[in-house]
Amino acid sequence: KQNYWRDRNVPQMNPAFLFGNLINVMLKKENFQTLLNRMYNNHPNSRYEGVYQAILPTLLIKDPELLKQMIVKDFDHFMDHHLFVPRRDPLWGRNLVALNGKAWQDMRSTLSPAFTSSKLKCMFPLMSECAEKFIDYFLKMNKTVVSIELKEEFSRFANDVIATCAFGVSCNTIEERTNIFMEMGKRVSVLPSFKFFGTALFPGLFHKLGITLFDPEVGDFFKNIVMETIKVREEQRIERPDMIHLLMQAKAGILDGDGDKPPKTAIKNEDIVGQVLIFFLAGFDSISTQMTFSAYELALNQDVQDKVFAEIVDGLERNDQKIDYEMIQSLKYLDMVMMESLRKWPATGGGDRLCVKDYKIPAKLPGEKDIIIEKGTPIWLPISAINRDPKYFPDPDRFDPERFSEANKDKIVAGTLLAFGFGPRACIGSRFAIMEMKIMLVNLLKTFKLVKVDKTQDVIKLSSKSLNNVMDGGHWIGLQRRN
Ligand code: HEM
Repeated sequence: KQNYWRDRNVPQMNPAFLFGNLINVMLKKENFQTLLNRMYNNHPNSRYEGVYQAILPTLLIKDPELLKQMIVKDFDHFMDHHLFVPRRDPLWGRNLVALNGKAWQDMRSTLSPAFTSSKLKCMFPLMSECAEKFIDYFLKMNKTVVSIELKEEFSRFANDVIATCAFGVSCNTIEERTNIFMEMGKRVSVLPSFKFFGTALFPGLFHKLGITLFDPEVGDFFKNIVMETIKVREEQRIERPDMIHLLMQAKAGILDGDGDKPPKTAIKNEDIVGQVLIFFLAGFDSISTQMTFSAYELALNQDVQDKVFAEIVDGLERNDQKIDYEMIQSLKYLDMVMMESLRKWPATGGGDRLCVKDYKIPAKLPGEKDIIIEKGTPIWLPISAINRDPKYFPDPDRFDPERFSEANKDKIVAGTLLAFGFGPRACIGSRFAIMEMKIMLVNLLKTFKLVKVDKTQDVIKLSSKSLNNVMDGGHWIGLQRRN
C-alpha cells in the first residue's frame, strides 16, 4: 500500500516500512504538530499530500477552499472522526467526538442549547470564583516575583473550573496540591502515541490485547461521581447552573426552554457520563495548554501585555472595578490576543475526518487529475501548519494580535483559522473555552505583570517526547505583583 497515493497521481510523503509517516512520532523523535507541518510543506504548491498512518493511506488537505468544500458543503461525505474514537468503550464510545452519523447529529443538536451565550453566562460566577482563588493563592505568598510553571498551575485552575461547571463538584486544587480529580485529569490527558494511533489503526488487535485508549479506572471514577450527582439531584430536586443540570434537562427534553418538545435523542444517564467525560478532557487539557501558550507569549512580548493591561484598567474603570460578563466581552484587544494565541499555538494541532461515502476531488491545478477518496479513508486537517503558512499569515512566527484588528481581520482567508475546527463538527465548547481563558487572563493581568525568569526560554520549541503540546523544561514565567 506504500504507493497508494503515488498510483493515484497524488504527491506523497515517502513512508517508512510498517510505521508509515508516523515513525518519528512513535520513536519520540518528533512532535506530532511538527510532523504535520513537515507534511504540509513537503510539496508546497499542491492542494493535498498523501501520507500514511502506519499502512493506512490518509489525505492531508492543505487548501482552505478545498477543505471548506469537503467538510462544510460536502459534509455528508466526511461526517465522522477516525482518530480518538474509542467506539468499543462503553463510556468513552458514547461521547460526541466518538459518535457517528445520525447518532452524532441527534446528540449534537440535543447538546447545542447547553452552549448558548445565555447558558454560559450563568457559569460566569463559577469560573470567576476559581480565578479569584488562583490569584489569592499567589498573592498570599507575599513575594515580589513568584516563579510558576504555567502548564501545572493552569491545569489546576482548568481542573477546578471543569469540575465545578461540568461535574458540579467544588475542588480547590490550587491550595490542595494533592487532589484525586487532578490526578485523574493527568492520567486521562497524557496519552502515549502508540495507544492514540494503535487503538484507531488496529482496533481489533488492541481490543484482544486488552489495551484501551483510556485507563478504565479513570472512567469508573468519573462515572461514579456523575451517577451519584444525578441521583442526589433527582432525589433532592437540586438545581445548579452547570453542565450536569443542562444535560439532565436535555434528558427530560426541556433544555431548549420548550417543555412540550420531545428530546431530539433519548438520553440515558450513561450518555450524560460520556459527554461529561469529554467535556472534562477538553476542559482540563486543551484549555490549560491554550492558556499556557497565551500567558507565555505575553511574558515574552511586553508591548502586547502592556496594551492588554491598559485595556483592562480602562474596562474596570468603566465598570466600577467589577469583572463581569459584559465587561470581558467589551475588551476588544484581549479578544485579538486570544485569537492570535489560537492561531500561533492551537492546543489541537491537527484534526481529522473519515470519508463515509466515496468522494471525487476534481482536478483544478495544472498537473492534477481527478482523484477519488475511497470510503474508509481518513483525511487530516493541518490546523497549526495552515496557521503558520506565510501565504495566509505573513511573518507567521511573530506574535502579532494586530492581525485580528478591525482594519485587518477582513484580510483573513476563510478556512485558515482552524483552532476550534470548522463546519458542523467544529468544537461545541469554543465559547466556553474563550470565556474561561479570558476570565483567567483578566484576573491575572489585573494583579500581576507576567515577566521572564531565569528558566524562561526565549524560543518556544515543542517537545518531541509528548503527543501533547508542551516544552521540554517546562513553561516557566514570573508573576510580579503590580502593587
Ligand atoms: C482551548 C480550548 C479548546 C480547543 C483548542 C478545542 C479544539 C477542538 C477541536 C479542534 C475540535 C475538533 C473540531 C473539528 O474536527 O472540526 C474540538 C471538538 C470538540 N470539542 Fe473542543 N476545544 C477546546 C475546548 C473545549 C471545551 C472546553 C469543551 C467542552 C466543554 C470542548 C468540547 C468539544 C467537543 C464535545 C467536541 C466534539 C464536537 C463534535 O464532534 O460535534 N472543547 N475541539
